[in-house]
Amino acid sequence: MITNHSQDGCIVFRDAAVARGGRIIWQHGDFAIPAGSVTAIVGTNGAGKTTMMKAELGLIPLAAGSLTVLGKPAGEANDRIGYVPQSYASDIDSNLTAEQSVLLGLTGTRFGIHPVTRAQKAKAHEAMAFTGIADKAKMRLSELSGGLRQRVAIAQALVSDPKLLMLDEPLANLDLASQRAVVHVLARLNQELGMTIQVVAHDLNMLLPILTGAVYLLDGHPHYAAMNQVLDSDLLTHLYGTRVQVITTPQGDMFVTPSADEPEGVEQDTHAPNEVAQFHHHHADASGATNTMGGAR
Ligand SMILES: Nc1ncnc2c1ncn2[C@@H]1O[C@H](COP(=O)(O)OP(=O)(O)OP(=O)(O)O)[C@@H](O)[C@H]1O
Repeated sequence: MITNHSQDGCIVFRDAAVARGGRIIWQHGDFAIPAGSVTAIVGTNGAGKTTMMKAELGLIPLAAGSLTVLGKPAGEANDRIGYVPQSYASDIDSNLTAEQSVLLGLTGTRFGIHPVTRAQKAKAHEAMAFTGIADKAKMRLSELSGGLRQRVAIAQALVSDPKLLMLDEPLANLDLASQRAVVHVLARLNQELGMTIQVVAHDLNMLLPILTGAVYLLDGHPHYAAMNQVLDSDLLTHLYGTRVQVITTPQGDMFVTPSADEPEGVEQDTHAPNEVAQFHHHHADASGATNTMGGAR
């Protein structure tokens, strides 16, 4: 099934729209993201991916429709959501230690002296152990690599035991090994703790083994589809505005790559509106497609 219209989805959009600066960014969002899923939000620069997460957190009001998260109107269940904002990993000036930073996930960002309880400290160490940075607890963020700082950020988001974890570009600017480490942490959170995960991502490849679906922002409309329906060369080509191929290796691993046969510099997307309508139609018919993804699942 492409769209789960039941109310027990973890995140439920009903004809939702958002505007920024008086301009509609996306509209007619009507889908439900299932609990227990790992979902990517994909779309070109400025399509409104970060805006979508902020709307889910109730930080940006809807211009139309409704948005329910964990059974409540957006913004009302934030104490059960862990959020890792964009560019956290580049916050290299911070003098906070990793442990102090993770504790902020429990004590908040209020200034002043906060007595930290033994239980809170234990919780922070549990979260750091989960993301593999327990031995870095006393190091300052400024002394850690971008990959380790990203794992501090995830530990901070985890420390309050969220049901839903949202991460905005968690793999940006990380080297391959660090990307892999972050993906491994996300896989364990989903598989061992049953956490629902949502990730804004430009490059799907590292996440493919753990993704169960994607929200794709196409022509000002958000859609949700299971992963086997998203991994379609024509759809991705339209989505990214450049020709894209989906390659499946004999082992079943999938890769999304720029098409090899296209000369550089002329990779404009030229799909007409009627073709776009076809993608939507096509994907409504594709529910029987086989998911050939390999990897961690
Ligand atoms: N504070 C703001 N006021 C007005 N417009 C804004 C504001 N923030 C973002 N926008 C506009 O909203 C649109 C969506 O922005 P958003 O950051 O959600 O896109 P995105 O898909 O996350 O982009 P990127 O891939 O570049 O991070 C953009 O056109 C942007 O210019």
